[in-house]
Amino acid sequence: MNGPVVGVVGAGAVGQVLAAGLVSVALPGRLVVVSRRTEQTRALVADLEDMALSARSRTRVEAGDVADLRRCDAVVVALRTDFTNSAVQDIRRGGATANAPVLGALARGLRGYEGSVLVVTNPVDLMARRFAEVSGCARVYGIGSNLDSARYRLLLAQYAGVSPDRVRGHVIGEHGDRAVPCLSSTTVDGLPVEGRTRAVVEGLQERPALIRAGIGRTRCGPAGAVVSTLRKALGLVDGVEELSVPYGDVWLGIPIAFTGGVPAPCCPPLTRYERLSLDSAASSLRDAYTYLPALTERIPA
Ligand SMILES: NC(=O)c1ccc[n+]([C@@H]2O[C@H](COP(=O)([O-])OP(=O)(O)OC[C@H]3O[C@@H](n4cnc5c(N)ncnc54)[C@H](O)[C@@H]3O)[C@@H](O)[C@H]2O)c1
Repeated sequence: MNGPVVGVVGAGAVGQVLAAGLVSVALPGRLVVVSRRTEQTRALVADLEDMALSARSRTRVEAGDVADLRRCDAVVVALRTDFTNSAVQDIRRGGATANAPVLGALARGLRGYEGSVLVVTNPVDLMARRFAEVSGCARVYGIGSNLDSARYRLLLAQYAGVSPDRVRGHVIGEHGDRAVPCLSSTTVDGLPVEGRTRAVVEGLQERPALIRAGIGRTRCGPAGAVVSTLRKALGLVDGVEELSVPYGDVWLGIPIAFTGGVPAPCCPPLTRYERLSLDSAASSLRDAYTYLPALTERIPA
């Protein structure tokens, strides 16, 4: 079977839309679905097989386990343990305590894995770092700032009444309350947009809540951000994605330029205010990481 082998861990809202997206664009030759509940995994595989046939996708879909992930070129981690998120601020950090032990166990199971790992599980800047530290994998990327950046460019384009292709700009920092829009380097048709962006930044902050209020969970946007990153991490296309990677002693989102699958950071010049905002995000994430449960903590059944 031609094409890369991609594993998706987690068959919930994000995992389902992502898997359907991958089959529909036939990105992987083989798609391995791994989740906690066997009946959910089997059901999703059957549904995707139906889709693959109808859509004439060449992607072969199968259920697997953690051992099967080792044969994948890339693995996407979109698991979420059962917990009630009662956070009203820093909502994405609400799952840190619940998700860290399960993510840590998966990382232990994938120690020494040489493919790319795309972590979607929130809080993504903490979970990507935890996954990388436990697994020792060299190619771990947290998804989130690229979704923020896509939303930012889309809202700016709508505001300016132009196609999103004509907007350049990044959102970096935390995928969460301490996201940093790089206003000073943002352009529409090559011209700066400073001073016209307040409504856009507010719209960016409100967008996840708007989606959750209508359909419960965000799912399509993150799935798109994963597909776009997979193409680059697998070396199928070159380009830039804002991803959570090491930044000093923490992990947070910065632009990464992929050339032939090889990543290189490419942060734009920052104003003093943007630099301070990024440092403040780093400081908050550094603190939050110290509160993650220890690796020895028991995994909830
Ligand atoms: N980074 C982003 O941009 C972004 C965007 C949206 C959602 N998310 C995050 O992605 C994660 C998944 O979200 P969702 O809405 O799909 O959740 P969900 O609850 O709908 O699905 C989670 C899935 O994970 C599975 N799971 C739980 N424990 C597992 C384990 N040990 N091994 C394998 N599978 C396991 C569950 O059975 C379920 O299928 C959440 O942490 C969410 O906050 C991140």
